[in-house]
Amino acid sequence: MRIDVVSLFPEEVDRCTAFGVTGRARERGLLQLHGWNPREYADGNYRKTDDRTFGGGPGMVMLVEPLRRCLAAVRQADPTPVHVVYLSPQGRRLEQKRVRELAAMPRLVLLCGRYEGIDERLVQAEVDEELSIGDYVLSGGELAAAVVVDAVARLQDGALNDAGSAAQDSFEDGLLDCPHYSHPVEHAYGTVPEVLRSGNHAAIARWRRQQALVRTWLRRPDLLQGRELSKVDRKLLEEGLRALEQ
Ligand SMILES: NC(=O)c1ccc(NCc2ccccc2N2CCOCC2)nc1
Repeated sequence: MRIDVVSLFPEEVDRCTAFGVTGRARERGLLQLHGWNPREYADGNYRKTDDRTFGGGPGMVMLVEPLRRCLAAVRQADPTPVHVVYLSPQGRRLEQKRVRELAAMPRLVLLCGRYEGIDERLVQAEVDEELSIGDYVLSGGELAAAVVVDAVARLQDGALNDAGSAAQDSFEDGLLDCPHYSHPVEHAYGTVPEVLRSGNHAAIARWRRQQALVRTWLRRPDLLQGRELSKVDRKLLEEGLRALEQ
């Protein structure tokens, strides 16, 4: 998968994805990341990329023309058709389902706004999809772009080792993940639950599913809205909630 990032600070996204799973995906050629700076396509010796907003009011707006030229160069760099995503607080909320769809695309262009954002004419003419990573405001779209790069990189075939992909699946079915434990068994902070050391894989799977259901019910009931739980899951959840009351 190829991702082109258009940003006044392209190195910010590069640095956020240089380590761990994303770094390994890049080393393995599962993901190619290219940074582009619209300032290189701006006019004049100040290479202006922004200007005052029409209608008055505070803040500056990123100009159409440097971005148009930059995006033309991005398209020209590779024959693969692009899907242009603009990261902004006005975008549709990014969820794992959309991450999976983006991860399946051959090529993405991530457009990062700074100042008060980008001239709407560029957005209307060039952007395929406006996405928000959450209802909060960042000083620029770069960190949002890095989130998208991370989320799609780990879904590339070969990016995760087996355990990782297993963990991935458990979250995938729309529930929160269960708690995890490692050594030592006994610690001042508590003891590892007996069932996880029993070697009884059916009981372990049951316990993990029950924990995931109870956690989702208590922390993110919205994830269970409009979802028919199977009889087994309903029983597990009820039993798990009762156990909490004791
Ligand atoms: N939730 C998100 O995905 C998200 C994404 C970007 C972002 N900021 C860059 C930005 C991009 C587009 C428009 C405005 C802005 N902003 C620039 C700074 O001022 C506020 C508005 N913030 C949050």
